[in-house]
Amino acid sequence: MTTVIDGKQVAASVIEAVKAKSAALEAEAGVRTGLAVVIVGDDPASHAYVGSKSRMAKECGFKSVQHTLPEETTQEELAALVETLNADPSIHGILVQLPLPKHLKSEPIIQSIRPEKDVDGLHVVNAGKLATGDLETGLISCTPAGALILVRTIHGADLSGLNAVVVGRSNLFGKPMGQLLLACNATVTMAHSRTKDLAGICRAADILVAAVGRAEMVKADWVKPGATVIDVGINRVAAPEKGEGKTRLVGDVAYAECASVAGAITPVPGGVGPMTIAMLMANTVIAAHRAAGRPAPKF
Ligand SMILES: Nc1nc2c(c(=O)[nH]1)N[C@@H](CN(C=O)c1ccc(C(=O)N[C@@H](CCC(=O)O)C(=O)O)cc1)CN2
Repeated sequence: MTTVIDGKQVAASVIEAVKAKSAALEAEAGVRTGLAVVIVGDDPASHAYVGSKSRMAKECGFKSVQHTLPEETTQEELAALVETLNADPSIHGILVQLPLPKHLKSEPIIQSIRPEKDVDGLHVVNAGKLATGDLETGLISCTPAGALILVRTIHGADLSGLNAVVVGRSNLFGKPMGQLLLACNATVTMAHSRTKDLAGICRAADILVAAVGRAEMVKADWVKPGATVIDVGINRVAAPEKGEGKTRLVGDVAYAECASVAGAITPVPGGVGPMTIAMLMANTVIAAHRAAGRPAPKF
C-alpha cells in the first residue's frame, strides 16, 4: 500500500507548535513575534502566496505587516524598505516574495536582509551555515526544511544507508535540500536537466525529490519500487475536462502512475506546498526567540 504523505496535516501540526511557542514568548519575555512580507508588482500567484503568509502570521499571533509595492518600484526604493525593516526591532523576520519584476535584481536585495531576519534562509550567511553542516544557528530555506519534515514522517531522522536523489539545483530549493539530506546521513546525488540518464539515476533513489519545474516529468519507470517520492513542483496546466479555459495544479511527478510504484508519495496540491508557509512561521518564531536571547524552538 502506498502512503500518501499529507502535507496539510503535518503543516497544521507545525502551525500549532508555532502558535504555542509565540504565545509563550510573549507571555514570558514580553516579545511579540513580528513578520514583514514584501511584494512588488502584480503577479496573481505571488499575491495569493503573500496573502496566505500574512494571514497565517496573524493566526499565529504575530505582528504581521505586508508591504505591497507597485510594479514600477525602483531597486533603491526596495533596498530602502529592507533597511527600514532591518532597523525595526519589532520585526524579527523579513521576506521578499520571489520572483521580483524583471527590472529588479533579487540577489542584492536578499543579501541586504540581516541574516538573523532572513526567514527565507537565502542570505549567504544562512546558506553557508547549512552548507557547512551548522543546522543550529542559522535559518533554513522554508520549502526544503518542510520537505525534510515530510521525509522524516516516513524514514525518521537518520537516513543512513539510503540513496537520495534531488532533481533540480536552485538556491531556493535544490541545493539546500541536498545539504539537508546529507546532514541526515543520506547518500545524496544532485541531478538536473543536463544529467545523463536522468531516469536511471532517479531509479536508484530510495528518496526521490523532484524540483524541476516541468509538469509531470517524472514517470513511473523513473521510480524504484517502494521509494519515497517528494514532489516540489507546482505547475498549472489546462484542464479541458473541467470546462473550457479551466486549469488544474500538477507537480513535477506524474502522480497516478508513480503512486502505483512508490512506497510513499506527496500529492500536489496538499504535499510540500503547505509546508512552505508553515516553515516560514517556524523560522520567524525561531528568529524572535534568538532576538530575545532565548533558546530557539526546534521543529
Ligand atoms: N521569497 C520566496 N518566494 C517564493 C517562495 C519562497 O519560499 N520564498 N516559494 C514559492 C511560492 N510559495 C511561497 O512563496 C508557495 C508555493 C506554494 C504553496 C502552496 O501551499 N501550494 C499549495 C497549492 C496552492 C494553490 O492552490 O495554488 C499546495 O501545493 O498544496 C505555498 C507557498 C515561490 N516564491
